[in-house]
Amino acid sequence: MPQIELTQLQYTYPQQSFRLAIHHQVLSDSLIALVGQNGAGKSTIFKLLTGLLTADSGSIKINHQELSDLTPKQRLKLIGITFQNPDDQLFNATAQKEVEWSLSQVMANKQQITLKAKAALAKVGLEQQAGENPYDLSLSERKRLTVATVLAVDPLVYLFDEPLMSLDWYSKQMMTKIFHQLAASGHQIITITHDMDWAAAEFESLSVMANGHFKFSGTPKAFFSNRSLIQEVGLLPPKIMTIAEKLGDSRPYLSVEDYYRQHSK
Ligand SMILES: Nc1ncnc2c1ncn2[C@@H]1O[C@H](COP(=O)(O)OP(=O)(O)OP(=O)(O)O)[C@@H](O)[C@H]1O
Repeated sequence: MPQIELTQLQYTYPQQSFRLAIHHQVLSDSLIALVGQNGAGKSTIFKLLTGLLTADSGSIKINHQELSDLTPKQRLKLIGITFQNPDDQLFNATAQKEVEWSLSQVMANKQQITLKAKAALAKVGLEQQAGENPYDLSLSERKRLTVATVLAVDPLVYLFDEPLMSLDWYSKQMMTKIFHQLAASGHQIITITHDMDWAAAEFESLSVMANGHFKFSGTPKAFFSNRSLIQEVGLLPPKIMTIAEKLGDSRPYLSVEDYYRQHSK
């Protein structure tokens, strides 16, 4: 399983008061939800991991390899990202070309690129839209297209920034299934999300950020059992916990299924 190690990592945006400061943090679970209030520093971590930003100081290692020592190609094979807004990353004339462009950054064989791009589009249910301009696709389809661009390259670590935002129910189910499949096949998936219901129900672990620091890393059960920490970092528990609490039951529940399981024993 991939392991990311952040040590004495510091970053400050020019002329901004926000400061990211991480003493030592290891991310080693396969399915991690990165959560925290707006401005906590989640996207900044992603930008540092992908090399879009360079840390002021400190180290980022994946599987004991210093990221800054890698070539851009090595880095792309190791770590892939989709942005919150698909329009920030799509620029090719067709969906097929968009995925092929990503592949061309890491491989040269044109025939293989075409085949891999087709397969990745099929994985996200866009095989029929391969010839369409990304801007003629719905927002939900454009989000899925960005996922196809990373699936095609198949890095060891996948970073998804708000992957469910603006997705319809069908696409949400599809994404969740894809994430579980990736995790089961030895990849690491780190997902920024504000959807606590989804984070609690579907993720192996939560990494919680506040004010540029990591405040918690562990299982959703452990985090949602800690009411004072939930309040301190300004997050809401899953809705099922709020309902249970209103009924006088303050135990942590991660999903409706979890509630049902515990009450049908
Ligand atoms: N390019 C930038 N220039 C200056 N300041 C920035 C820039 N990008 C982010 N910031 C600031 O850095 C802080 C952390 O931002 P970041 O985007 O990492 O937070 P986040 O946890 O991802 O928030 P959100 O959930 O809203 O996406 C915020 O105060 C933000 O305003």
